Amino acid sequence: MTDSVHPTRRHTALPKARTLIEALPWLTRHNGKTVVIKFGGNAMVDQELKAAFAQDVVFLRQAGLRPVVVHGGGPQISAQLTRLGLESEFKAGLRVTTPETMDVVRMVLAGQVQRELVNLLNRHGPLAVGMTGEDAHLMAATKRYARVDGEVVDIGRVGDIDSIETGAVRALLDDGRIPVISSIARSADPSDGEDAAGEGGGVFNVNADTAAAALAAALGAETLMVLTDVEGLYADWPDSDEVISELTATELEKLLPELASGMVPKMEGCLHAVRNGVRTARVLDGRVPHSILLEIFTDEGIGTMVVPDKREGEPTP
Ligand SMILES: Nc1ncnc2c1ncn2[C@@H]1O[C@H](COP(=O)(O)OP(=O)(O)O)[C@@H](O)[C@H]1O
Ligand SMILES: CC(=O)N[C@@H](CCC(=O)OP(=O)(O)O)C(=O)O
Repeated sequence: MTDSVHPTRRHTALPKARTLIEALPWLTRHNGKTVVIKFGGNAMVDQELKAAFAQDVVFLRQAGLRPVVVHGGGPQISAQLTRLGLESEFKAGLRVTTPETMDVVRMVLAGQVQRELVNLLNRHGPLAVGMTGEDAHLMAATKRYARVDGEVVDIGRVGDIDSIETGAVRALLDDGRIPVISSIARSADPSDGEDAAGEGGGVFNVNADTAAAALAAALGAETLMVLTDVEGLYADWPDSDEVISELTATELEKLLPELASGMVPKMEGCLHAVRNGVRTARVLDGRVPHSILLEIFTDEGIGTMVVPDKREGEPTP
């Protein structure tokens, strides 16, 4: 029998097979690798995008990667403060956090935003487990001050990561779970919060970009992905929409003093990550559906990628 008598049947699903096969080199490269994904408050306000985000994260997990989600919730915290008749004040991009504000931050991040993400992920199976940096001593922080016009200002219970104990997160990953982490840390000072009032004491509000970057470094993650509401790092923001597609740690360090508030913790975080063992740190447009899959499984690199300074003879990540 020849092909001309019995031609191969036309399978309409063939393009799908091709698409899957195109992802094979990336699947091989990323198998077993840890990816820390920071999901930002501003990329988190659209229901469809949130559902697509959850699908992407579960896809990574089912494709053999070890995804960890660290989430923000700035807009959601501000909305709740407004409902309670409290003010939102930011200094150098950080929320001024009174003991009263701290209670709201904790309630919104751990009780609302984290719960919603966990439930979205768990539509796909018993995968996600929520925790805050307080759980199992995951994150300890010390008080952080802001610098405004060269002056050091007290912004209350805002913390900077002091140390990370990754044991609980690693155990969850080994068990095939997806940790979903709120950026609240316990105080590194054991006597903190033991005063008479104890209000807001014992815990710190940590910027979620800072927390994600510190965790990526502590886990020795392959990649840090920061999803936000712009295409990436603009070269000349707000005057131009030219996105910097790739830059080295040293190039980023030179740019940092020129950056405006929202981007500062993100790019500082990316720099910290690649200087501490993370292979690539990326800022992605969370408004693009499935931006995570596009970034990991295609060569259509979107957003901005920060890489460590190249050493002689080293291949590009
Ligand atoms: N150079 C820059 N490139 C891109 N965005 C910038 C830049 N400088 C400042 N921004 C601002 O940073 C914002 C992102 O930070 P933020 O609002 O804190 O995001 P998220 O809620 O996702 O954490 C952008 O929407 C933009 O307004
Ligand atoms: C100290 C500080 O500013 N903490 C942030 C924590 C949440 C966060 O970082 O959320 P986004 O990623 O959505 O901005 C805040 O209180 O808004």
